[in-house]
Amino acid sequence: MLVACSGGADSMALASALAFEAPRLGIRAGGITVDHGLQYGSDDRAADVVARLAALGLDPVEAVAVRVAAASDRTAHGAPYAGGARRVGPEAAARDARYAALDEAAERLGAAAVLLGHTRDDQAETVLLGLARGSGIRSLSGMAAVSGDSGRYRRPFLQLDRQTARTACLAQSLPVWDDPHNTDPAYTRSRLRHEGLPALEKALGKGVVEALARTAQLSRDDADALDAWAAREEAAVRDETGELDCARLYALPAAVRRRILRRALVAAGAPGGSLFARHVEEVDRLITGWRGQRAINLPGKVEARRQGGRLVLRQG
Ligand SMILES: Nc1ncnc2c1ncn2[C@@H]1O[C@H](COP(=O)(O)OP(=O)(O)OP(=O)(O)O)[C@@H](O)[C@H]1O
Repeated sequence: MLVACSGGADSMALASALAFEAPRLGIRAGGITVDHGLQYGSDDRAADVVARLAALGLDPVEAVAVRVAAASDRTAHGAPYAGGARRVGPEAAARDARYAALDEAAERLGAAAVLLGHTRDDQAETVLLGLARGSGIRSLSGMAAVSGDSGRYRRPFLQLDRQTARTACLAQSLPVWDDPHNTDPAYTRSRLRHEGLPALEKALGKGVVEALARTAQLSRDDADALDAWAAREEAAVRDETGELDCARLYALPAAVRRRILRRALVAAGAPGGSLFARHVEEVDRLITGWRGQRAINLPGKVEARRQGGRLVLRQG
């Protein structure tokens, strides 16, 4: 088992918990820190984190250097920018590079799981970011406790508050490194952490972080149920030629219908990361508000049009 450690309080507390538990559970435990190379001296800091992880008794311990794609060649899918696709910000580019490096390390070292130090506070922030996107309950469901290929990524601190992780480090005299990005108001998440959530707590009371984290779990359960419903209906709304039948789609609840439409658009070639709720809603109006609209152009050069009671999706 590997712990992914930035050197921050959350993942240092996690590293120390793993180092404590692993020998008792009879599992081999190591640590990885990723050097994004975005700040001067980041290599020295990574070496420092490696030394701290080794001092906890973790083995193997590695620093992995990555190259974060420049703004001009980033897209939402990590593919070279070729026009049309959504460009991503620096936070997302660093995250993509980090997960690629963690995947590679897990494969190379034969790790069964990679532990991440996300806390309940991170979860609350993720829910608020999803809420502000306005794209439905899937984006309110935050981070899963288990995710990635074959459940590789685990977040054992998802129910724990950030302050407890910090207190654990203090109690064990573990030195921690505070990422300056976490307090840089240029970053959306940082503004949310330092301005948005404190303002919400002031207005709504202290329990708001816990309530947002609970919202994540409830939304995840609801979203999973609706996804399963949509998957079951998928075959039934297609005619004998495999095209989507508008009357059958119309009869379904909107939440189920929009899920089917989204999946069909992605299957037709629209990149998931560029397909927003408003795109799906526009296609949905071909079903629910039909008044002879023209074909709709969508990301990935996908075209949706209604023809003879069928919804025809084609990539041009
Ligand atoms: N540079 C890194 N190298 C290895 N793992 C990382 C790195 N950055 C983040 N992680 C992993 O991803 C988790 C979430 O990181 P994020 O930066 O979102 O949160 P954070 O609040 O800064 O966490 P931390 O206090 O542990 O740095 C971390 O707890 C850690 O497990």
